[in-house]
Amino acid sequence: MPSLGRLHLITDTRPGRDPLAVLQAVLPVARAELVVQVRVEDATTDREAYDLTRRVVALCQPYDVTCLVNDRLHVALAAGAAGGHVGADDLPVAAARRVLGPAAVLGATAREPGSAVAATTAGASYLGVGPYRATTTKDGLPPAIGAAGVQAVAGAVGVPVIAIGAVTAEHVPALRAAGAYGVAVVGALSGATDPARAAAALIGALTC
Ligand SMILES: Cc1ncc(COP(=O)(O)OP(=O)(O)O)c(N)n1
Ligand SMILES: Cc1nc(C(=O)O)sc1CCOP(=O)(O)O
Ligand SMILES: [Mg+2]
Repeated sequence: MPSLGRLHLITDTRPGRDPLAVLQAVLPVARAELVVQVRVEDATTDREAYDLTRRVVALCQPYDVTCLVNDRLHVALAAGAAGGHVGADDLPVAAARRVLGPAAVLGATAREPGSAVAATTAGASYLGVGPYRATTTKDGLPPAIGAAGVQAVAGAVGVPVIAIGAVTAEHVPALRAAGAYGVAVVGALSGATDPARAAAALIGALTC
């Protein structure tokens, strides 16, 4: 299994966004510390998700950057991604592991220690833990868990914890102190005036 990068860029495929342009700006800055998670809107077809993932895999390959696919594990396998990420509405972690195989990277969402331990026992290689703060990027999330919530999960498991939810570089020191290995972001990169600069700030905070 490849070592896991600390900065997870989740693609922003909302109307008006350009996830490939953001990725092309971030790749030379973040390099092997980057993980890209292809996440598409529910209405996106599998064909569109596959085409996007193929393009992301091709962009990541020269930088040795890991590409994962959110939810759609068949797209991950078909497009040659390194693995996937599942949450409560997706395949169970053990089933996802069976689909992807033992060598794949498999992320699972966990919001508290009990489900976190269960996910790692079932085969998760890392956990996405949040929402750290309230975010406008995704609807229907439970209340923010803050640094204390991240710390509770990180203290209960032995796999890397990736904090998510309105995270920017300024939050990274507190998250690392809480035991987070890395962070996953949409808006901090997709919404940045200068995504390369924002990535540099995140990488600097994650690796100092
Ligand atoms: C790193 C990371 N953490 C959490 C999530 C959320 O996954 P999920 O709960 O399945 O929600 P959707 O992203 O599918 O809407 C994630 N994608 N990545
Ligand atoms: C996709 C997603 N999942 C979350 C969770 O807590 O499960 S928060 C989130 C959105 C993250 O985007 P931003 O960095 O712009 O807040
Ligand atoms: Mg999901």
